[in-house]
Amino acid sequence: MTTDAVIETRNLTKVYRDFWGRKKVDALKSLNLTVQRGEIFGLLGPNGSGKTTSIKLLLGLLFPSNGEALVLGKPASDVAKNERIGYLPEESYLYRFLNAEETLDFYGRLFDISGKERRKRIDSLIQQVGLNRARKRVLKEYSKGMTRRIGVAQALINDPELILLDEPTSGLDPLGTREMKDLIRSLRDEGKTVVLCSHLLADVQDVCDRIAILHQGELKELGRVSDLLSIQDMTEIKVGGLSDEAKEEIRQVVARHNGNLVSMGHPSTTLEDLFLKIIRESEAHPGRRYLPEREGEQPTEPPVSSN
Ligand SMILES: Nc1ncnc2c1ncn2[C@@H]1O[C@H](COP(=O)(O)OP(=O)(O)OP(=O)(O)O)[C@@H](O)[C@H]1O
Repeated sequence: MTTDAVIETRNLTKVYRDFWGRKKVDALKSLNLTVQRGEIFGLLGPNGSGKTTSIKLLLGLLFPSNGEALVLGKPASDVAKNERIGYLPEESYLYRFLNAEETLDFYGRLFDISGKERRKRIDSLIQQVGLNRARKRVLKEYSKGMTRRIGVAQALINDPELILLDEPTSGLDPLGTREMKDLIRSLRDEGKTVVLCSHLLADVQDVCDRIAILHQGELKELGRVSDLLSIQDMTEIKVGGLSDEAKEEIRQVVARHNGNLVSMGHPSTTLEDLFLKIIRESEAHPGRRYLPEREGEQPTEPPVSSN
């Protein structure tokens, strides 16, 4: 295992077989990849491409048909290493009649964390995942997004070095998604390693340092997000305050150098940023509203009542 590798797989392969030992599915074919300490690594791929199978192999919940995986310097089959790992499964199976505090206390006890330390961690995790107002409510009353949050808190109760998150943002609204992404980044800033699977590509793009793309059990792409997304033969220039004459001059310069002016206009923000801005403004100025006939203009303040 290389010095700072937290996960290293060599020809990791999984074939699911039926009761008679006949091959049913080649779920993972000779996967070779390394995840370094302190990075956020995204495992992407369409449904059935082998993401969950990979995670279960890393946790030692499945045995490989071939190849091997080292996790935190130990063979994946050594389940004792799982004490240093946090895992958020695609669907959390939590006790519906416990509240948030009781749930985290239950899992804290499983890890033999002392009472004092448990209380400290529970308090800080509940704050971190934004469940403070719902800490005494039983989980059966939780929305999908709230259930996801308590699932993440549960995955972090043992203060893990490596965190495996299967669809961490599914079911979260844009505010919750932003908070979850901030939380994932803060885990990396604390030196932890995060591996996440997600279908929500915008979230992955935002938060991951490197990604692997699987398809039908095969690794199809691997690299830094910034490298994979950069378009090498395009040049982007963003300039503020240009006059129409200056823009025209730029067009002429591009033409003189046989360049192909693909677009020149106003860059756009992301839908996520726009959405968050509107919600924050609405919280700051309750009552302001958008009038459809004034499309493109600023929202108006409500009329001031005279009585
Ligand atoms: N217990 C099992 N028995 C037989 N086949 C299985 C089993 N679990 C998964 N598979 C098959 O293995 C392949 C990979 O499944 P896996 O759950 O790893 O995919 P995934 O990428 O996580 O998909 P999704 O995005 O839908 O969660 C699929 O064809 C799936 O049907």
